[in-house]
Amino acid sequence: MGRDPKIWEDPLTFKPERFLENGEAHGFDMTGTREIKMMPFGAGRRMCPGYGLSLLHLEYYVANLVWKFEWKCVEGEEVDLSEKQQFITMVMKTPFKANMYSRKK
Ligand code: HEM
Repeated sequence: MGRDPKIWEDPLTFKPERFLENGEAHGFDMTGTREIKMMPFGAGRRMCPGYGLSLLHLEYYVANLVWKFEWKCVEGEEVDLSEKQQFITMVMKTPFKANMYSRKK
């Protein structure tokens, strides 16, 4: 469903801006109450009860990593977002290697 071009424009491209205001997925309902476009936490009565807590923590965690550190690709490496299947999960085909620099001067 998350990869269906009938549901998502250009589904395999990494476009987080689609969730911003004026993006195709702005205001999208993750709980599946109004619509189901992807369901990372399941949907319906058995949906993950930890989803609010998880989103809160993920936003806090990612925001702080970007706020506190400058991220640079290791020299000679490139960011490759392609994936491969490993057992039952999808992982990065080429693991992302980055150097983090504290923004504190
Ligand atoms: C990014 C983090 C998480 C993801 C992606 C996730 C995803 C899921 C999914 C897909 C299900 C199955 C829903 C279904 O059967 O329809 C589930 C169930 C469940 N999750 Fe999570 N979850 C996350 C974090 C958490 C956390 C932090 C907690 C607890 C604090 C939690 C507690 C549970 C429980 C208890 C169930 C079983 C619900 C039931 O069967 O009634 N999850 N989760």
